[in-house]
Amino acid sequence: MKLNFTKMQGAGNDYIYIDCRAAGLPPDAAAWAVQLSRRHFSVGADGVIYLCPPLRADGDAAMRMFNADGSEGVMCGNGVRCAAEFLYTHGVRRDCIRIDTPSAGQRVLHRVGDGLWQVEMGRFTAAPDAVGAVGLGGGPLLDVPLCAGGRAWRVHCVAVGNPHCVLFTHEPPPAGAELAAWGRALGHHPAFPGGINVEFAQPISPTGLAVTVWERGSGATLACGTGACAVAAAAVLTGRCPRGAPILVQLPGGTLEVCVQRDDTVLLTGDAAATFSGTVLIQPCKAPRGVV
Ligand SMILES: N[C@H](CCC[C@H](N)C(=O)O)C(=O)O
Repeated sequence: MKLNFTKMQGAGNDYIYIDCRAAGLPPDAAAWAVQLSRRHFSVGADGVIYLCPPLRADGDAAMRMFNADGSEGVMCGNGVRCAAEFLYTHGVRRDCIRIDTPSAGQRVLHRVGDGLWQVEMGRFTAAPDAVGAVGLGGGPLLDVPLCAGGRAWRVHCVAVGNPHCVLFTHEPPPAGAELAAWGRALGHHPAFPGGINVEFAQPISPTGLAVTVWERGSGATLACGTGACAVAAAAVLTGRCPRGAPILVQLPGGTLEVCVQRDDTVLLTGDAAATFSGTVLIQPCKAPRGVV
């Protein structure tokens, strides 16, 4: 069968967007994500985002995001901005757009420039499945000692919808094979039975961080919106960056602005752009993809 899609990116985090506002989520949503995300063999992307009918009376649409391996993410900071940009150009031409998610609630987005969106990402919390570590007052788990990939680390576990494991480095954050190896070792660590997204962050100024990302379900990506929020929250909680001021998170695919507010809610601002649209043939699913 043939499927219409739009490819979009936010800070280089690229997803395939499928408009299911009329028909609802297709039953093969996860299998399609595996097939369509495969670079060189199909459209290629970090995952697929389905735009579904809203879940709340005041919602403009709902969003379901699937990683490249078919696992479903709770939230997507870059994807939700692209979803708003998609809706803005497909029938919801308003500067304030509300997008529902099944388990992270409703996100409110404001159009603050041409292709530029600010999202209210909600409150950060403790990453839910860091086993054996105790959060401060139920909040994020800071300075957790962890051995992975033959090295001892101190990690900060913060959830912004999705769980993140943040590591601060003095050197430029790892890239290439090093990022893949350490990301995989930490992301699949037994302390995180549900898997975790991994961010390496180097403070480069009082309000600037250079960050690389390894995402559960997709591997190394050029950016991660919830990851940028988690890094900023960890930086504020450990005294590396100020609260209530814009923090610039420089990722391989672009820069995101994050503000950690007094009440622990986080604002995320960044680009969102369509790169191409097309029609793709869905093949009957055969070969499963390897674990990333
Ligand atoms: N890239 C996304 C997050 C994907 C989340 C996913 N990798 C997971 O937690 O399963 C972002 O911009 O927030």
